[in-house]
Amino acid sequence: MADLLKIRNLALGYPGLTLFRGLSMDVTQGTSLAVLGANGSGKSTFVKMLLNLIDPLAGKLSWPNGRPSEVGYLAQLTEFDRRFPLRVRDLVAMGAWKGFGLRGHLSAETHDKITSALEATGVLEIADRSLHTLSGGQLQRALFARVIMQDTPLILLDEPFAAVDQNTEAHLLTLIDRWRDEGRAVILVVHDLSSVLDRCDHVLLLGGGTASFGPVRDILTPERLVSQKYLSESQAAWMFPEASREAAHD
Ligand SMILES: Nc1ncnc2c1ncn2[C@@H]1O[C@H](COP(=O)(O)OP(=O)(O)OP(=O)(O)O)[C@@H](O)[C@H]1O
Repeated sequence: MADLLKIRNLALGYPGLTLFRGLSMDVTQGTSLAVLGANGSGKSTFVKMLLNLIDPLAGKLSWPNGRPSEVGYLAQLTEFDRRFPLRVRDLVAMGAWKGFGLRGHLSAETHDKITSALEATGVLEIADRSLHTLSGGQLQRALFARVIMQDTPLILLDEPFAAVDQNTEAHLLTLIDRWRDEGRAVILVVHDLSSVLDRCDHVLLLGGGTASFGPVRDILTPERLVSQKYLSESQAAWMFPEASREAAHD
């Protein structure tokens, strides 16, 4: 699979605040990347850069196939105002603005795609409900359906499982697998050391003034999680008891 995005020698931050420097990594089609870090480590800043909302302090981003005209983006659920007077079906249709005709009409093909997206995310039966009547999990499913309609090569999900139950998480993870199989690149911001990380190909760990990128098992070592201020020494000893026993033997 080809590289969608190449990042070289990146420094990210704000005037007077460098979050990290020296990050080089590739985002490849058909892979998933988790972005993990403690509060304030720069996860949202990294997302904003990918959305072209802020510039890097230094370094270069290059898009070998051209910058996608649109990025499939799912903001944190808490940022979504569900009082907006919309039905589930309308929210999902908003992802298909490219399929709107000159007079704002949807083609029959786009209608079919909306139905498939509602079905794939498990919200077809509640397609005519207003957003304000939905649970957090139902709303997140509808927002995933909107991302399906956006049909983009790069998908950015900001803490997609923060407010959903285990069943919904398991269902939505199968959609992420599907996007990966379709050759899209999926980037997920995650807050916890959860099993979601096992489903990702790579992780970008931010914190302690550093950014580490690589395969999940290589990066998420107790030593690195401590040095990058994600865990304290005692949290790491509790979460990785075997590693701390081995260290005591050495
Ligand atoms: N516009 C801004 N100007 C200056 N500093 C900022 C700005 N936005 C964020 N910051 C600072 O940059 C740092 C990283 O913020 P960011 O929101 O990217 O972290 P995060 O990892 O997403 O945190 P959280 O997990 O709490 O959402 C923080 O110290 C924050 O205060």
